[in-house]
Amino acid sequence: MPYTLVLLRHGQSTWNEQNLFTGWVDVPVSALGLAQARHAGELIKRSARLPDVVHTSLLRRAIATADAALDAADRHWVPVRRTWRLNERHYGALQGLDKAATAARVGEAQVRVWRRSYAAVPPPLGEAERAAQDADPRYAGVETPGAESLEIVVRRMLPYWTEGIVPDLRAGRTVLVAAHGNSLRGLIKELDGLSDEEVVGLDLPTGVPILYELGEDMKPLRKGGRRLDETEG
Ligand SMILES: O=C(O)[C@@H](CO)OP(=O)(O)O
Repeated sequence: MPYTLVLLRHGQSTWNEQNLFTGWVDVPVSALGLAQARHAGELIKRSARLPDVVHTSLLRRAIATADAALDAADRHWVPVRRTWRLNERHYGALQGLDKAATAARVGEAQVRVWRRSYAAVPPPLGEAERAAQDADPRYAGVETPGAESLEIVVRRMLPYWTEGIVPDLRAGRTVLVAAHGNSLRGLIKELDGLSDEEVVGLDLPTGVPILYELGEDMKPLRKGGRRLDETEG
């Protein structure tokens, strides 16, 4: 029997809607995002891959998405684990800036590198914002980043994959991971064995569950998994 993993990028957030760099800023889902999350839950229910446990980041757009999706799937009662290690990639000083205005200022190519390359680290957060982030009780005891490349995200996420998520999978649980565009790109890069160049072209839609069946080696039986909205008209 393969192990079952469902990956879910949060539903559209208010800052996705406004086209702002978001990262660790804790913005809510939009009305559309909430509807996407509920629909994701219906797709999960229809697929009969009902989660036994959910893992989320510490950001409300992932938490609200998981809650709404699980509610729609009648799995609102399953155990929950949350970790900063599933947080979105930290966008540093870009957080809060308009993506189109930034591209007009520094060029499309630079923005593309910041957004999608594996190794580029955006300019870091200023000192005041860094201090505010470190004072946030949810990050007590965490050495928080001032900006992250996707490579750094993979490095901080993998220990949680191995020690937090894989044991649930090995115990035979269907696992839902509700997280973010870039943190999930990092996880998919590892699962699918994508090269640093291949991950540049990977973009995840908001609020669409992706089903992965994994073998004993915790590698996908089918590269890329399967989007649960694939069979919809
Ligand atoms: O702003 C962000 O944090 C992310 C996800 O919404 O954006 P991008 O897709 O540009 O990496």
